[in-house]
Amino acid sequence: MLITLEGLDGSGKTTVWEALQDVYPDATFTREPTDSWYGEAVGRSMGDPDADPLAELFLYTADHANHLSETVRPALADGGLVIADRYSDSRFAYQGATLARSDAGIERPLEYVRGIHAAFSRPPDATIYLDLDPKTAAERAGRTDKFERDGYLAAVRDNYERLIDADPGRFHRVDATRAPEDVVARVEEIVAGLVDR
Ligand SMILES: Nc1ncnc2c1ncn2[C@@H]1O[C@H](COP(=O)(O)OP(=O)(O)O)[C@@H](O)[C@H]1O
Ligand SMILES: Cc1cn([C@H]2C[C@H](O)[C@@H](COP(=O)(O)OP(=O)(O)O)O2)c(=O)[nH]c1=O
Repeated sequence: MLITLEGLDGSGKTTVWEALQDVYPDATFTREPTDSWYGEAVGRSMGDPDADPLAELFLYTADHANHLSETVRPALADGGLVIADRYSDSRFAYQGATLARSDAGIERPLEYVRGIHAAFSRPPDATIYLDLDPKTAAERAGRTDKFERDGYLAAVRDNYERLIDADPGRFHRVDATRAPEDVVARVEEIVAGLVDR
């Protein structure tokens, strides 16, 4: 079973992902961007303010393809539980928002990015969405370029909402404004329910 954690920067995904490792020591814990050289290429692009948005999408997508073949598919083939801190929905939400603001000329960016994945990706069985307002998210993530960042994260959040509307059965929304121990407890409850199913 493939369970993914999604949400804005600073929504608490890594906190939850680390807590789950104590509960499911035999599961495969993984994340995107990965620590492969593809992930490093993504990191270089993220650090470049002039990075081409379409090129960046394909770097993230290359990292995803390698993540699938190297980590996710083998673990699933062994019947394992895979828990990923970010996965394809991050691309749909973030690059959907980035492309919408760019002059790449792509009319329906979110749908475009989904379409690229449809041919080869492996959709999650369930996705836990840590729901947080953009302002708190930016503060928690320690973003200094707050005004600009807030606007961007608001667009990303809108995209997550569209993804949830399109596939409500897959998403489990968790209120990420609550205290960390409450968020972790709620996520553990959801994962236990999914694994027992
Ligand atoms: N529920 C929470 N309430 C308040 N602060 C939190 C909560 N969850 C995480 N944090 C803090 O917010 C920051 C970002 O958390 P992190 O788990 O790294 O989020 P993400 O992986 O989604 O970016 C960290 O400093 C973390 O300690
Ligand atoms: C996986 C992925 C991440 N991102 C972005 C989200 C984050 O701003 C950044 C790094 O992700 P991450 O290291 O998970 O950051 P955080 O823990 O703060 O959420 O990369 C994309 O834009 N597209 C993607 O496909």
